[in-house]
Amino acid sequence: MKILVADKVSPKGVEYLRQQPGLSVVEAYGSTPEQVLGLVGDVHAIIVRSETKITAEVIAAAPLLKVVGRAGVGVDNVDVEAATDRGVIVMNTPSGNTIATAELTFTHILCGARPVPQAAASMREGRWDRKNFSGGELFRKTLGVVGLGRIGGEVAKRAQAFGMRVIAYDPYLAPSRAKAMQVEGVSLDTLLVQSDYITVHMPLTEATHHMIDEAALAKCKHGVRLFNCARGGIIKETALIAALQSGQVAAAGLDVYEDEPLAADSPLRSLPGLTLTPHLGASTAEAQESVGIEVAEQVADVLQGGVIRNAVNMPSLDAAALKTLGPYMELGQSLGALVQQLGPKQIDSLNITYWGRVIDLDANAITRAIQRGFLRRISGEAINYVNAPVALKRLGVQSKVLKSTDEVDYTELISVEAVAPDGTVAAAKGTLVGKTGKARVVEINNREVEVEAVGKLLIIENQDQPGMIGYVGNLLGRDRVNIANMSLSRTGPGETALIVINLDSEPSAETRAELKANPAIKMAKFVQI
Ligand SMILES: NC(=O)C1=CN([C@@H]2O[C@H](COP(=O)(O)OP(=O)(O)OC[C@H]3O[C@@H](n4cnc5c(N)ncnc54)[C@H](O)[C@@H]3O)[C@@H](O)[C@H]2O)C=CC1
Ligand SMILES: O=C(O)CCC(=O)C(=O)O
Repeated sequence: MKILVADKVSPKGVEYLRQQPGLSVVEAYGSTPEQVLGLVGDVHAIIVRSETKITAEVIAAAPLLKVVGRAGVGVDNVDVEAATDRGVIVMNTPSGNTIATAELTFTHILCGARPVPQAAASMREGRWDRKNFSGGELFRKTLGVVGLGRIGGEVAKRAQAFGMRVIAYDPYLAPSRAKAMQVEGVSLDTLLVQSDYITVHMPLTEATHHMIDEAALAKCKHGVRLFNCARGGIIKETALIAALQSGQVAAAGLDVYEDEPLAADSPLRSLPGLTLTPHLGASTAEAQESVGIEVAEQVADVLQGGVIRNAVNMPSLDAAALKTLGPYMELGQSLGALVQQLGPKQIDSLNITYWGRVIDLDANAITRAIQRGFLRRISGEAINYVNAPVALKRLGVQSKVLKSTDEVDYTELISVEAVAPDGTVAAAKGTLVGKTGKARVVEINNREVEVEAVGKLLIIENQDQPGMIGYVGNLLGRDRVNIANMSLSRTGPGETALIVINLDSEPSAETRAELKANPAIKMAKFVQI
């Protein structure tokens, strides 16, 4: 399998890939978008840093592509939606450059307090100016951290070491985590009003775009100092320029920009209180080695064994998770395939319920396996754990997932129901039994059964009358189809009964037609799960 390394990553990472049996590497740095399109036709993986754009067009031009690995955090240069649609995993290396970026942020904060870059530039010009470059102290000042994640958290620690009071705004952070970091969680408005220094550390999203704009800056203390080493566009550049010119912002530091690379004639370049770096957050030898090796290992793991770590468009499945979740995912896939073949073609919702031990597991991965099983016969092999949820949504099928604590007869149970617009339901329940965790279907359409949740099944609903089992057995025997296991279920004498048979091979079309033509048989379905 071929891996295109499109941006320069650590040579150690590339070397790791070269040493893996069955993998070959093409290094092509600084390629134009047209050249990238020409290179991806036969690749199974692409590794990028932040320069190369993996657009929908690139993904469409790469029919074998399984995974895009980003040596870094932000995946803004990858069209994740297009990748997800195609079932391509997008993974990043979320922690390898945390310290490097936190340290660069702190360098900016220090340069905001003491104008070191400006003083250094004046020395180069041959001056000895001790009047114009005095600054302030960080000690006892308040630092407002917006986004208290990995990098924000490390910046907070460093600020505390400098004797700063640290407050933070992060709507998704559990209050206990802020408390553990001895950081005061506050509202955005409080942070803006109380901070002497503000630093932002979130991804660029609809909610964070221009979060720090004219209105936000007007709420700040006069002479506030502002820093962005996260993503351009979180701080509105035109608002920052105006605030630096008016003195509302005394100093600022930027590593990232609304448009990168920053235009040579950008007005940002000529503001005296502003220190600029060209997106250098992750540019340390240590961080690059770390993310380069991590991304290489992660991509090789996907190509070689299906182990998925740090995927941004599906749950991570490392070897330990796969060991635990694998049997449930297989059971889920079988149940999904079973209700799809059992039920009406058109459905408007796929309802999944989990009971017992399974509730404590990563149900997201099991849900995707059920959805994949359901879609496989409809959409073929192109459906995988990555694109199953979007493919289902595209069909107009709602996915409902419930975790129930109600008592059931099994220590763990998964139920899948396909509900048609007219209310018709096809339903199956399954569990794992015994020490080895064998997958069993234990209910079909509300009838208790017990059959292996794998292979070929014949499901017959018939009048509960003498001779039916013999009739079915004879018919299959005549067709040379061996019965591996059989389960019977009935609601009561004289009503309908359900016969579910594990078969070793597929019955012929004639046998199936004969079964369907029998007036005592209401339904006869052969399903492959
Ligand atoms: N300058 C550079 O070279 C680098 C930049 N980065 C960027 O730094 C940013 C942070 O990275 P990490 O700390 O690793 O990410 P993270 O995912 O650990 O932390 C992000 C935090 O932002 C919070 N958040 C999300 N939306 C928010 C909102 N609307 N308001 C406030 N908080 C919000 C999240 O709850 C989370 O705690 C990312 O944008 C990443 O791309 C990362 C590495 C290098
Ligand atoms: O690879 C780089 O230098 C950019 C790092 C970055 O911005 C990120 O990891 O989000």
